[in-house]
Amino acid sequence: MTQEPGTSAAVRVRDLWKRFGQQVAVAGIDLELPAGRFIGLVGPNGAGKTTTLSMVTGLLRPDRGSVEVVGHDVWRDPAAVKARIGVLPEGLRLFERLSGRELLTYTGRLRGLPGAEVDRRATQLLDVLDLAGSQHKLVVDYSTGMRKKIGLAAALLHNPEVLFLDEPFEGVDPVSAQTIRGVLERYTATGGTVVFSSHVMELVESLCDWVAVMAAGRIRAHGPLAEVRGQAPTLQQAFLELVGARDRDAGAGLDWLGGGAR
Ligand SMILES: Nc1ncnc2c1ncn2[C@@H]1O[C@H](COP(=O)(O)OP(=O)(O)OP(=O)(O)O)[C@@H](O)[C@H]1O
Repeated sequence: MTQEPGTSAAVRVRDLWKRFGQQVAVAGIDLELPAGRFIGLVGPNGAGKTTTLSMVTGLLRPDRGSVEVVGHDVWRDPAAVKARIGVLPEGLRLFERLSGRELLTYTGRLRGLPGAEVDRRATQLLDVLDLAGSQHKLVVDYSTGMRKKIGLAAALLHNPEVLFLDEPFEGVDPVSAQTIRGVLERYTATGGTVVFSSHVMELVESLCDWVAVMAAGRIRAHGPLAEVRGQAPTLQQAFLELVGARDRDAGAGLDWLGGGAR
């Protein structure tokens, strides 16, 4: 993990499609995500972010198209890809009856790491993520923020080359968000690539140096943050212009709504 940021692709997606019945969730995506960057995949609810990330990480088979992660085809060589990536999926399912520490031990052994190394890494991750005090608590008793943090620890344990995070800050309080952010910044500073999805533009703008904007199953813009933002004052403004929603009046039609008359 020593290459210069942006010199090679961490992810290459070509002509990716996914349909659920009549609903086209992903409508022909071509995308190259540079290595060593903090990358945000942004878009409104239903844009196709989760479906795209699921296909990129080998969790959902595309109808058409190909995905390469660090040079390996996700669907032809899934084991090579899964060894090199960490994933924090949406609706994270964890082994609820294990403690946080046991979950990391189990994950580390599944990843083929020696026991002593798993212990060493788990202790450090629990400490940095502020989970040391709850490491012997069962995961079922963890809060939303704690679940995200233990999920992140499990995704990082084998030191992946690329980390995929679906809405990692959703439902997380500001203190835990800051902790997660610190760990991710450290990971990218040492050459790791983070790809995370979010519909919170301010968050993406403050964290990412590279963004892909998605709407209605398509990529509307992608590139370095400053390039995608262009002349707009914020990414939010640029995004609204890109998806053509800037002049929509959200209150129109709600003539009965107001705190006064019933
Ligand atoms: N398993 C499924 N079955 C049917 N439709 C689905 C399924 N998964 C996703 N969809 C549909 O595909 C579209 C894209 O959904 P997706 O979850 O990928 O969007 P998203 O950008 O992640 O949205 P959000 O920000 O709300 O999580 C939506 O219209 C959704 O209803």
